[in-house]
Amino acid sequence: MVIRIGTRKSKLALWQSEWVKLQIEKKFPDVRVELVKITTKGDKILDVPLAKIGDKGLFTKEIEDAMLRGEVDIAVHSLKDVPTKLPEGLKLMAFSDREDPRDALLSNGRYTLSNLPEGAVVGTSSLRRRAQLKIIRPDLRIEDLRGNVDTRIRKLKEGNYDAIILAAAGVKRLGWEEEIDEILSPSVMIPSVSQGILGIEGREGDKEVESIVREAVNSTESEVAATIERAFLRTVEGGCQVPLGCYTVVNGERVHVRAFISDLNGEFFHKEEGVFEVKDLEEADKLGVSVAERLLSAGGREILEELLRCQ
Ligand SMILES: NCc1[nH]cc(CCC(=O)O)c1CC(=O)O
Repeated sequence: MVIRIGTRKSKLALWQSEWVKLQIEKKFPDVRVELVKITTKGDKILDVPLAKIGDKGLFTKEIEDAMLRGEVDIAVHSLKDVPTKLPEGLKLMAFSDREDPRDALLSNGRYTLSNLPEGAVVGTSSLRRRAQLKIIRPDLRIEDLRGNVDTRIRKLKEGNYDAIILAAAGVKRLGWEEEIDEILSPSVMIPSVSQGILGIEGREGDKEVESIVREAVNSTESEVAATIERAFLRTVEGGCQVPLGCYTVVNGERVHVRAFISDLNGEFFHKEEGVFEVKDLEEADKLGVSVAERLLSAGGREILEELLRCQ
């Protein structure tokens, strides 16, 4: 049997797909796994800030089309880039162990968040990172930073920024861990929905592939966390345009959830945090919805309306 993985050509995407290939081949020596490289729209538009594009599925659509046409069987995504609504006929089949879910500060060995000089320039295009940085350090100048992980680190080294913020997961996977100057605690910087988790997408009804993929890579803890966090995102449905984060630590049936919604400068910042019990995925989904609803009634709804007006 052959399983074909449709993958973007970026170093991170290839690393992630190779990793899944390895896990499958370790568990199922009779299965051959092939990588098929596909270019997505997100790989072509490199000069526009992501928050301005606002196109969900920017990095996934071409691969999903290939899956639906039967040219590839599965896709390995950074789950945080995967929209909450998948195309008809496709589903998430498995969720990998979570790599470090936190954000990291890189500054060429010079700074941490608290000792960056007054008015320092910090690179990030993420509204979530920007809003949370503004709360701790309102003086910082936040500037756009796009490109894949290697490009962003190169731009830091070229001296364009005093520091940049990246997901620790991508930095570690690509071997840049020594460049990290500070790992930001989730109590200071709530991570993105599903940050650090790989999601394996495939065709609905493709039962044999699904059972192989689940057996090879699925983590129950990641599945619970992703279900809560993605239910939160689906309920808020702010896309890339709204600063929000949701992060869950799973400990058996006890889950610790942190979530926020804010305006662009972090002036109106609404946060929820609590420990809950969830027994199954259905309860996990309900919890994500209820955390989102509480934030929306606590002021999140006004923020959404305000932000959507400015489009
Ligand atoms: N937004 C792009 C993106 N998508 C996935 C990762 C790597 C981390 C992960 O797997 O969650 C990154 C880089 C980053 O945000 O720094």
